[in-house]
Amino acid sequence: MKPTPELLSSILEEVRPLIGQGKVADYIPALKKVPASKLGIAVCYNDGEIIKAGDAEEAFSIQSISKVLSLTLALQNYQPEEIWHRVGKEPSGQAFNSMIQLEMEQGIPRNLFINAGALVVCDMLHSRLSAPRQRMLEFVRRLSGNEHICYDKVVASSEMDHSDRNASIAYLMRAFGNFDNDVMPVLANYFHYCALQMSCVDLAKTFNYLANKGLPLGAEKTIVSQTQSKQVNALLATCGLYDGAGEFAYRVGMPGKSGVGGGIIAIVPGEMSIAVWSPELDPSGNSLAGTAALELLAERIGRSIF
Ligand SMILES: NC(=O)CC[C@H](N)C(=O)O
Repeated sequence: MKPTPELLSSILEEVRPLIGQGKVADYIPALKKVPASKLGIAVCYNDGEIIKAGDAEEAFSIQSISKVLSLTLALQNYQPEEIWHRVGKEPSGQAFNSMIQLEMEQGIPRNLFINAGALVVCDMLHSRLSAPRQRMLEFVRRLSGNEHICYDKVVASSEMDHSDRNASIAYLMRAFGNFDNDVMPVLANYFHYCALQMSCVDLAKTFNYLANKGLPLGAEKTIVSQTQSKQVNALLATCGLYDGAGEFAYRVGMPGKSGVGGGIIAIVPGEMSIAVWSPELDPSGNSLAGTAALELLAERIGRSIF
């Protein structure tokens, strides 16, 4: 069954009472100012049809959802083996900003979607792209069809001011020989990527290539191969929700990626990309009401990759 705007609205109303049970991220001071009452959802079909409800057009900080975009840029600029000898493909079972495994596993992050893994990817982009920030901006503007997407400079500099943990992760990897560039400029790029301001509609459109074998909305050429698109979805399904990946697979049953801004993207391969937003997070750092909305949607439209 195809979701209607009425179905999406009724799902949002069903999950709205959950607001109050989670916690808006406050370790990035600029994020804690976002009203917890925001709630939005957008679905983008592979033919470009958009169905949306709630605050679906309001831009928010995409945070770790950007890790999928930086991976996609890396796949375009590196051979797969160059990436996979620096970062793993296994779920971490640890918090997204944990350092414990990194020390035990000689500076090789478990996967690309925890902070350590994304920092390695940003290090690689820094080595090979002349203007990594500008390239990312052009890339998301093209994928979303929205020329107005920008970095939120306040969020980026707020994170830079509170970057001790991410800087420590990067320096630890550098000590193990798994970080080539100076830490600070790479961190600054990473924080800018996290500070991209996008709406649910922008996100659903942007990530439609993962539902359509690597082909972005309205494009004639793929940006990753069909095989790579399948591989990214596999990594999202196993690692995209940090130590909540198993719970998300169980409840929602779709490849997904969350960010501490409260956004989650989810993919139904061959059919549609979905984005939800609700700023309060569960203890794993995933949107609490957003996950519940995706769970209800998956159930109502009868979709799951399992
Ligand atoms: N899970 C997230 O969204 C974390 C991203 C955040 N910018 C950080 O590095 O801590």
